Amino acid sequence: MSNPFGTVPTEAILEGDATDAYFERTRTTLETAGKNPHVVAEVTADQFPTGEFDVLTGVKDVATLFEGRRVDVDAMPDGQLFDGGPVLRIEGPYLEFAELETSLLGFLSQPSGFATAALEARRAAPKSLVLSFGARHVHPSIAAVVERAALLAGLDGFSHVAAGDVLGREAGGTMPHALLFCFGEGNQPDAWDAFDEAVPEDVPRIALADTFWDEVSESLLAADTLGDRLDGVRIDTTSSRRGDFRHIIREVRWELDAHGYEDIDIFCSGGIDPDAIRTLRDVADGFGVGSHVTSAPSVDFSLDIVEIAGEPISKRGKLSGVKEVYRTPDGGHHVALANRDDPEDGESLLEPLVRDGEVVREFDLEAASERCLADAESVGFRSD
Ligand SMILES: O=P(O)(O)OC[C@H]1C[C@H](OP(=O)(O)OP(=O)(O)O)[C@H](O)[C@@H]1O
Repeated sequence: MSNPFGTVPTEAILEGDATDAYFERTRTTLETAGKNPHVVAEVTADQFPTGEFDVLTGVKDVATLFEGRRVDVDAMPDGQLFDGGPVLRIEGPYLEFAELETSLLGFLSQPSGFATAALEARRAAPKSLVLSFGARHVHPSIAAVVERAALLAGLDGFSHVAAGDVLGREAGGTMPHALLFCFGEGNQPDAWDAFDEAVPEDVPRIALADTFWDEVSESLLAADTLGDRLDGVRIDTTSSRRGDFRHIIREVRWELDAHGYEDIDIFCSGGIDPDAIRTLRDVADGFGVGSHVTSAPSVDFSLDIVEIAGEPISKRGKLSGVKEVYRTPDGGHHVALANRDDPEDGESLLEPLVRDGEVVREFDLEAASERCLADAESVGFRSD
């Protein structure tokens, strides 16, 4: 079978078949009526700046989607924080891109939600190790989308191997409870020893220390077992036993130190969200974040025609006319009609992405991540 998991193939996305049926009917109708007006359409989440910022990502996929279409596209850079006004603008004959609307919005909405949630985790503990562990919560075909969004938002790494192949980055992690089960209760030291024997030297030795017994008992046993070969312990206490998780982690830290294991780090996972990170960041050294990122709401983007044949147009509730989003000298954002040449307007955030079907932008994930983190700082993104 060419498509055993029944996912929408790449060809369908590129050819415009990954679309809502009514766009095909719109094409049929407009072609029959001999209409194909020159339009400007804008992708927007909020019409006016809200002061609540999200992270834009997915721009590279949109560029790929529009390559070869006789339109011009401008967009904010990948990793840009935004809180209102258009993040992307398309100009050209409407039927050049009508069916692409569905995929265009999908490429931006869900990944931008992932990246925004990952940035919340990043900003909760800027100095801690924070890894993306949520691939198990999404359809495997989009695991690389999750992990890329996590890296864009400044997370330090991720767990999904195939995503790493796509992104050109090594996946990482610790060890699953399944490994401890396979050695059995009472044989945790054998499991940790076997792991240390078997895996490559460059893999951190982080022993999962919460499977059968108390977190303190297993952490000390792991330290006694591996000694200076142990880099850290992972505490993933199941919710039914979690109680005062901060106290548990402080106790583990206390007892490791009391027994001479000051250099052994403590890594927390399991339902970890930004609030948990803020609560634990002074007693734990690193975090694995999963469902906080993968269950993030998609950013509710819509595509609206705002000009037809040079005349402003909009539906009720939306703003007509071609707009720009400017970063004002105070770091805020300002939405205004484009081409006003008002010196008050500041720096325009939408830049050329596609010109007459040719992609005119390079994409660099590191640079996008630096932009994202710098923007987060300048707008005070959800800092505690
Ligand atoms: O989605 P989150 O709740 O933030 O957590 C994702 C973490 C927690 C989970 O632990 P388990 O479910 O115990 O799985 P395992 O036994 O494989 O560690 C697994 O280790 C993932 O990496």
